[in-house]
Amino acid sequence: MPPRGATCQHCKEARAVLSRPKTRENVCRECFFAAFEAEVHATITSHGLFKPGERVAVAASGGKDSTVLAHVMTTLNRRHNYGLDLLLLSIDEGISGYRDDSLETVKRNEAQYGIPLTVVSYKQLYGWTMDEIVAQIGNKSNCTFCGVFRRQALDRGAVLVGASKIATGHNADDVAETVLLNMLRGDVPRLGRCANISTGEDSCLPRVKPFKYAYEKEIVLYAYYKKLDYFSTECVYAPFAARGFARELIKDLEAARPLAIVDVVRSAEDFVFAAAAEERLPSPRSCDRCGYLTSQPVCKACVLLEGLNRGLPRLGVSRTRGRQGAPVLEVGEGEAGAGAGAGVGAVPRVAVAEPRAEPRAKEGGQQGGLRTEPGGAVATGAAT
Ligand SMILES: Nc1ncnc2c1ncn2[C@@H]1O[C@H](COP(=O)(O)OP(=O)(O)OP(=O)(O)O)[C@@H](O)[C@H]1O
Repeated sequence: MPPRGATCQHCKEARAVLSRPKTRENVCRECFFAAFEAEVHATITSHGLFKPGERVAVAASGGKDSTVLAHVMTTLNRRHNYGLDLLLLSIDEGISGYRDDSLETVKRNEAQYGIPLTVVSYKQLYGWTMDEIVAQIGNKSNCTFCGVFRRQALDRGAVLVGASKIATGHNADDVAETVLLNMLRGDVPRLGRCANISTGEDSCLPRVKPFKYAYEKEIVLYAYYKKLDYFSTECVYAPFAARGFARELIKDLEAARPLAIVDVVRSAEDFVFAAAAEERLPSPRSCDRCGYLTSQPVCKACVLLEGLNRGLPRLGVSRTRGRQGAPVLEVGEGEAGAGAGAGVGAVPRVAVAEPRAEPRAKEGGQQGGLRTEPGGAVATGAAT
C-alpha cells in the first residue's frame, strides 16, 4: 500500500491507491489500468503476436488470468484496431465443484465481453471426465492426464471453431516457474524454449502468451479494481500437484526483489544453447492413432487413454526423460511430461468419443476416445 495521502507517481494529481507489485510505484487506479494495458499492448506489438483479420481463441478457464486476458484483449482490440476476431474457448475437464462453477463464470463473460464461447469437454473428446479418471487412478499423477488432455483439447477446440491462434493467460510467474523447474530438472532443450512467447509456429495452431511479462499480483489487482467477474477457487485436485515448490521459490524471490520474476524470464530468453542440446529434441511427427502432432509414434494423450481404457492407468504416466534422465515440463503442460503433442500439425478429424471399454478389458480392446481420420476438416459434434 502507498503511504497515506501519497499522490500518484504517474499523473501527479490523483491519490495513489496501490503500489505496483512489479515496480513498487505508487499509482492511482486509472494510471494503473493504463500502464498495465500499455505494457500488454507493447508485448503484443513488439513480438508481432497477432495479424489483422486473425481469428483468435482466448483460452478461458474462468480464472483470474484468462478472465483478465479476455477483458484486456477485447479492450486493446477495440482501442488499437487490431482487427482480430476474438472468441472464448473453454475446456470442461469434468471436475465437479470446480470447473462446472468456473464455466458458469465464462458463460457470463461471454455476455459481458460480447465474444462467443465454445466449450469442449474431455468427456466428448476422450470418453472420460477428470472425476472419473481420478476415481480410477487416485490423486497421484492426475495432473499428468489433465495437462496432456487439456493441451490437445484446446487445439482440437480451436480447430473446431476455425481459430488460427490460441491466446492463453500464462503470466510471468508461470513462465519463471517453468524456467526454474526445467533448470532444476536439467532439461536443457526445454529450458531453451519454455520462455518462448509463441509456440507451435510450425504447426497450424500457434499459441501465444500476451501476459508473458505481466505479474500475477498485478493481474489480480487489475481484476479486483476493474471488478471483473472471475472464479477464484483452486482446482480440487491441485493440492496434489507437484509444481508448488517452484511457485514458492518464485514468490520468495519476488518478495526479496520484485524484478526477480521478469529477470528469470529474460535470463531464459538469453540462454544460448549448444547445438547438441537442440538436437536432443525429437522431430515432430503425426501420431499414428489420432494424427496429432507429437514427438513419438503414438502421442501421449493416446497412450494415457489406452492405459485408462485397458484398466492400466499408469501405463503412460512414467515420465519421458529429459537430459540425464530428468523428467521434463513445459509451460501449459501442467504436471505433464513431454511427449504430449506440441500442437496440431496435420489436423485430424475428431469425432465424439466412442463408448469406452470397461476397466481391465482384455488387452488390445477398444481404445475409444479420439477417433480420427487422416487429413480433412474436423467433424462436427465434438463441441457444444
Ligand atoms: N479449462 C480450461 N479451458 C480453457 N483454457 C484453460 C483451461 N485451463 C487453463 N486454461 C488456459 O491456460 C492458462 C493457464 O492455466 P493454469 O491452469 O495455469 O491456470 P491459472 O494460472 O490459474 O490461469 P487462470 O487464472 O486463467 O485459470 C489459463 O490462463 C488459460 O488461458
